[in-house]
Amino acid sequence: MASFLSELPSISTILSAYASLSAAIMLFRTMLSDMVPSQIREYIFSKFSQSLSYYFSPNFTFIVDQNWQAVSNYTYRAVETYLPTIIGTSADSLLIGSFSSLVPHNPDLRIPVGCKITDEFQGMKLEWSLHKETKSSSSHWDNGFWYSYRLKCKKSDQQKVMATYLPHIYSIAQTILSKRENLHIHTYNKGMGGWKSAVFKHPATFATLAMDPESKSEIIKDLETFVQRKEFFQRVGRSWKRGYLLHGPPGTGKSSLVAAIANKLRYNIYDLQLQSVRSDAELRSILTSTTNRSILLVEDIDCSTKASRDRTMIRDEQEEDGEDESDQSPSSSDPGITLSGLLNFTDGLWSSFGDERLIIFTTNHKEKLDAALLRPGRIDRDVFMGYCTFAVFKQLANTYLQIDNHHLFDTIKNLLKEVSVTPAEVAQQLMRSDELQGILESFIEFLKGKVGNKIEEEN
Ligand SMILES: Nc1ncnc2c1ncn2[C@@H]1O[C@H](COP(=O)(O)OP(=O)(O)OP(=O)(O)O)[C@@H](O)[C@H]1O
Repeated sequence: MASFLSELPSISTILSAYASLSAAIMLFRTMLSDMVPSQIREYIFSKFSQSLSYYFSPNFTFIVDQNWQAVSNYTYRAVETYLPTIIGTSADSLLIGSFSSLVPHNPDLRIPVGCKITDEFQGMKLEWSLHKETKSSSSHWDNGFWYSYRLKCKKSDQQKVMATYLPHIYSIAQTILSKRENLHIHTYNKGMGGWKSAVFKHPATFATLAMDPESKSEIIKDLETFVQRKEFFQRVGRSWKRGYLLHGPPGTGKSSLVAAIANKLRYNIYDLQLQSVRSDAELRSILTSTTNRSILLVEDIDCSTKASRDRTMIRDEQEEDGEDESDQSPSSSDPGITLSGLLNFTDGLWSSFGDERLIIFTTNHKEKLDAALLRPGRIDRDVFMGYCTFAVFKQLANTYLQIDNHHLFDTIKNLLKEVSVTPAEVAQQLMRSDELQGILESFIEFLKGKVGNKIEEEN
């Protein structure tokens, strides 16, 4: 015992060691303050405290930002869709809203910023919250802020959340989104800060759309094959998208076909007026802010921009107008999108992100489009919507008058062979009254009037 006590350092030795250590720490702190800039010091301290909190905090946080690498984040969308399904008693406030005036119906639910929602899954306790983050510098098409969801779980559950909870959220969100009640149509408006959305409630379906029966069933088959071919597109190394060109005279049903496709696939529509886009860079930003399972619609592509139009035609027009062909500068009437910008947008690198996307161009003048735009791979399906044939008339008669046959049909069939009448004109005639015989007779008069006009024009 005595020998053990004799081996212990004396009080004076301990005090002098403490004094030396304190002096060394003081010296180190002074050197750190004098020699290391404050930003680096703060960085070191923050890293140090992060490491400490990692080892001592029992929780782990997943952050789900609105965008992922500049593209709309599908995980964010899945969480946004999933959370309203688990709102029970855990929330103390909720956002509710509605697009419809019909009663009764269920309002849409969202969680407000700051609200906490708890969830339980396979024995794990999970806590969600929504945050609004602000950007130091905002670009021209965003609002200077974005949202993120945070998921707090136990650190020991981190792997299990990734392996089982997140797939569970994706699967529930996918089921909800695929039979989503309200479709939306988004219109790009630069002045209003980007895409603006409204509920899309167009009644057109493939049942009400009158067109050549063979083309109609080919389109339906094409769409059904497209949505089922995720693995195929991955295997062959192509992006999961499809390009359609709908062309034909005004009033032949191009917009109605777009609506029928959206209603069938339950895809939202992004309606893009190329005239409002001023540069290729802006086009790229617009494109990357759209979501999967959607239709990007570019109507009247021949009028939208010179970039889409046949270069030989532009040259001829410029020669007639006395313009210099080399002058490709954007003007107030023609935006600054180039043909290569447009092609990149249809099948180049910009188009290769995202899944399940249709790009639909419509035009009344296919002959005005540049051949490069029409090449296979860019346009996968070319759909001509023509004037009303007898087969198309019969479908319209079925929809509007609920008849399959009538003794006046033969007269109508012969007249339709002689004149060009659009399905829109026919639909208008068939809506005029409820009296069947009268409607068909006045429709025949209408067609005869067109035949008379045609003969007059020819003479
Ligand atoms: N093929 C059709 N089947 C059923 N209804 C049609 C068809 N074509 C036109 N209609 C009717 O005419 C209206 C106008 O047609 P729609 O806007 O689809 O034609 P469009 O070809 O897109 O015309 P535009 O080139 O002027 O945009 C539709 O709302 C619909 O009621």
